[in-house]
Amino acid sequence: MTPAPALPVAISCGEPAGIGPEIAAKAWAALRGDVPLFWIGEPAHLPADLPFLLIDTPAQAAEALPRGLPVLHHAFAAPNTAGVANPANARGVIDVIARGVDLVRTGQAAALCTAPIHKKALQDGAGFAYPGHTEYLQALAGADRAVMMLASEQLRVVPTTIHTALSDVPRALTPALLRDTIRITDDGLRRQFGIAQPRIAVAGLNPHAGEGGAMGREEVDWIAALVTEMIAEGYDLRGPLPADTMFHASARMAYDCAVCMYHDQALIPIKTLDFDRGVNVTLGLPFIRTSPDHGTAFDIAGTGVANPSSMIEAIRMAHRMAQGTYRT
Ligand SMILES: NC(=O)C1=CN([C@@H]2O[C@H](COP(=O)(O)OP(=O)(O)OC[C@H]3O[C@@H](n4cnc5c(N)ncnc54)[C@H](O)[C@@H]3O)[C@@H](O)[C@H]2O)C=CC1
Ligand SMILES: NCC(=O)COP(=O)(O)O
Repeated sequence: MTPAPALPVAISCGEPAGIGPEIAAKAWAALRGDVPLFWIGEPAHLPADLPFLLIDTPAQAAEALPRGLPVLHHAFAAPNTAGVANPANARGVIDVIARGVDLVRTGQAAALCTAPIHKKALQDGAGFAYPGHTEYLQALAGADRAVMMLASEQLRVVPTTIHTALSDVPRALTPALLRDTIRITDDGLRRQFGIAQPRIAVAGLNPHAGEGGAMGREEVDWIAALVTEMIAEGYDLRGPLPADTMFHASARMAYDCAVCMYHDQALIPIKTLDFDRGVNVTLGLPFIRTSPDHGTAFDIAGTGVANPSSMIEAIRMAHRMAQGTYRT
């Protein structure tokens, strides 16, 4: 019997004034022989020389794929200018993400890969109440907690607080939040990354992980105790570790993922090591979602120079996770 064709990966268009349409077009050219996919958005936003085919349903994507980017049309309210977000298009950007989620949850697509959004443009243009996809997808899924992971061949990182202003981090960082983050990370490493016994490093919050209380008290007051408690429950943890010395090459050999305390503590090391190939994957959702690690890059939008590697990795990872064949 011929096996059923793999479901396609849905790609949300992201901010049309950014590089999202261009990297989706380049990803199609690179992946059309390997990965079933389709794009949701307004075809007028795609590069002018790109062959595309309008489809009515994701089931038509496989047939269209060799000839052009399969496009599920989503109408946008206003014209698009590269590099300048149009507030009138913010609603369309948000609705495309929700449409992609719906297609995955109704079994029409295998996974969602999101092109970058401009958070401020969505806030200003449509009162978007979420600081990023992660929090929006958590709400759409009705999940208790979604966790952001950035993954590359060299490193995986998770920020415990995500899009939180630095001055709010100490208040937002609680034992319950860190416990949940470690639990969801451990589960995601097992189920989505195929790691049987995940080793997780937990970063400290303060310089030198607090230096025994001399440079901050969170580590001695509760982070170390939580790590010890969770080790006793069977988690393979180490920490709290000083963040400045846990990312060099030999230190990285000791763990499968670093759980960090805030956004930049986690994202600076991975974007420095692997900006072109890092993938953002959301853990804790009832469906698969990946994204490139970079943003909308307004400064180069419309120039044709955007590097599609991170987008390609993100689509490939989503496809392999959906097939159950993603192994690190
Ligand atoms: N998943 C998402 O939706 C993400 C959205 N963002 C959003 O993107 C917007 C812009 O953020 P920035 O901090 O400026 O970061 P950015 O990643 O958009 O740009 C930073 C620098 O990297 C360059 N760059 C980024 N991607 C590139 C690519 N594929 N090829 C070549 N050069 C590339 C840009 O030209 C720029 O010089 C913000 O609104 C931010 O919140 C940022 C990260 C992820
Ligand atoms: N810096 C990563 C980032 O902002 C991506 O956030 P999200 O939109 O994936 O939640």
